[in-house]
Formats: sequence, C-alpha cells, structure tokens
Amino acid sequence: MIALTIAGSDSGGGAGIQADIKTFQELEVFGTTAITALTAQNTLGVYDVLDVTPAFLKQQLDAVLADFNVKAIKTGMLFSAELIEVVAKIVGKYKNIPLVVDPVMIAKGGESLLQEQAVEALRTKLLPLTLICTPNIPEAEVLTGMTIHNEKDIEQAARKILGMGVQYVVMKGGHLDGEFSTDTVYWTDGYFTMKTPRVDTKDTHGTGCTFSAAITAQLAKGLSIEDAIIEAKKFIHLAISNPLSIGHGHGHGPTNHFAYKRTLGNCEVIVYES
Ligand SMILES: Nc1ncnc2c1ncn2[C@@H]1O[C@H](COP(=O)(O)OP(=O)(O)O)[C@@H](O)[C@H]1O
Ligand SMILES: Cc1ncc(COP(=O)(O)O)c(N)n1
Repeated sequence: MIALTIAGSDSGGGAGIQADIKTFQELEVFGTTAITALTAQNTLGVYDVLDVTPAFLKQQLDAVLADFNVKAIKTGMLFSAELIEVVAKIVGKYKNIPLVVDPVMIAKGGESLLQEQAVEALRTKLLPLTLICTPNIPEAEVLTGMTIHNEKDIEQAARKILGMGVQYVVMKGGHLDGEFSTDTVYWTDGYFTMKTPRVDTKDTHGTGCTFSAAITAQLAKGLSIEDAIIEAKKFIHLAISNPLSIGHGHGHGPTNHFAYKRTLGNCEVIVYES
C-alpha cells in the first residue's frame, strides 16, 4: 500500500513529513512525499522556514502521482496560498484518492506555519476536495471565525466546516481540559465521539501530524472511514502515553512512533455513536 504526504519537513523529526513517514512505516504503508517547506526546528521551537517554489511542489506531485498507485493522500503544513493552489489543482485531478487535510497553522511553540492570507485558499480551494479534515480547536476557530467555548460551539464549528465542502470533520480535543482527550467526528447526518484518557504531558509535538498520518495510512490499507479514524486514535494515544523523553526537556518533545506495534495496538478507545 502506498500513501502520499504533502507537508513541511521538521528537522526535529517529531512532526511534519518525518512524523508522517514514521507513522506510515509503523503501519506498513509505503510513504511518498511532496515537501512544501523546510523548517529548522527542534523541541524548543521553529527557528526558520524555507518554502519551495510552487513550480517545484508541482514537480514533486507530478513525479509521485505519475508513477505510484497512491491509495490515500494527506496534507500538513502548506504555508502559502500559492502552494495550496498547486495542491488543489493537482489533487483535484485524483478525486478517487481519499484526501485527509490536517489544517496545520501554528506550531506548539507558537510559530506560524501558514500565512494569514492562505486561510482563504485553504477554505475555498482545498476543503471542497477533502474527505476528512482534522482541525484542532484553534484551527477550527480560524477556519470558521468562531470562538469555541463548549460542546455546542464545537458542533456548530464542525457543521460550518462541513458546509465548506468537507465530508467528515474530526474536531480534536487535545487543546481542551478534562479527564479524557475527546475527539468528535461529524458528517452531514451524524457524529460519533472518541475518548482516551488525557495524558499529563507537554510532549505533544507532532500529535496532529501523527494522528492524521495514521488515518491516511489506514485508509490506504482499505479500512472504512470510521475504523481508520478509531484506529488512528489508538495510534496517537499509544504514541503520547509511551514517552520517549528526548530533547532538552524544556519544550514539547515528540510522541513515540514505535509504540503502536510494540503494544500490538492495545488501547481502549471509548466510542459513543450518535
Ligand atoms: N495529552 C493528551 N492525552 C491524550 N491524547 C491527546 C493529548 N493531547 C492530544 N491528544 C490527542 O492527539 C490528537 C491530536 O490532537 P491535538 O493535540 O489537539 O492536535 P494538534 O497537534 O493539531 O494540536 C487527538 O486525537 C487528541 O485527542
Ligand atoms: C513541519 C511541521 N509541520 C507541522 C507541525 C505542527 O505540529 P503539531 O502536529 O504538533 O501541530 C510542525 N510543528 N512542523
């Protein structure tokens, strides 16, 4: 099975393209890539960003899609409106390949990974092509212009994002408080909720990338949309709850991409169906 990630490189290895390939590998999916930008980054922050030209991103996408039988595609850091336009134009020609969009905007350290002017291109060009979009709460606020305080707001924001052309929205609850880290999956006429215990840690660098890469890998392997998302929730919970404790310890350390296989995917996800 082959998957493609269109994302930024994280020199620190915990997020971005590196997190995606490690996750694909762990799930026995062959990873191909189209890199949008290089970041000079570690557990303490992003020090610099160097984006590729739209023409070079197109070359990478054309090279991969012309040769490989790609079964699922994900996007991560897309950085600019120009790069989003290239992705939408090319991915739009492959409507049969499921597209997972992680609308990456801000790194855990607060640095911007998406230019402000690019949000509109994300909304209008890419979201209409998207099977599954995985915003965290701050990203959902930017996409919808809403302020999210409670479950009712989460549902309203999700419904707004569905209105932008997305088929399934996974509203991630990593940024909320509480005993559980709860994500809710919405589609036009239903939703379900997934809960795993919240791990008390600041080593959450790359959680969103890893989660969306795991969904993409499971789709590439042929799982249903619901099963792919639930299996990915196990993957990310195990990755967060088996810490690697690397880096200097003052910042956000990476999650453990080896944990899923080592624990045989052994993790309970509480699922409430609507
Ligand atoms: N401390 C935590 N304990 C358990 N699960 C978490 C924790 N933080 C995040 N998650 C889970 O990790 C996934 C990514 O969520 P989140 O951290 O909100 O994304 P992002 O990296 O985009 O900010 C979600 O499934 C979320 O519930
Ligand atoms: C290149 C790159 N892409 C994405 C993220 C976001 O990481 P997270 O998954 O923690 O939101 C990042 N820090 N760097």
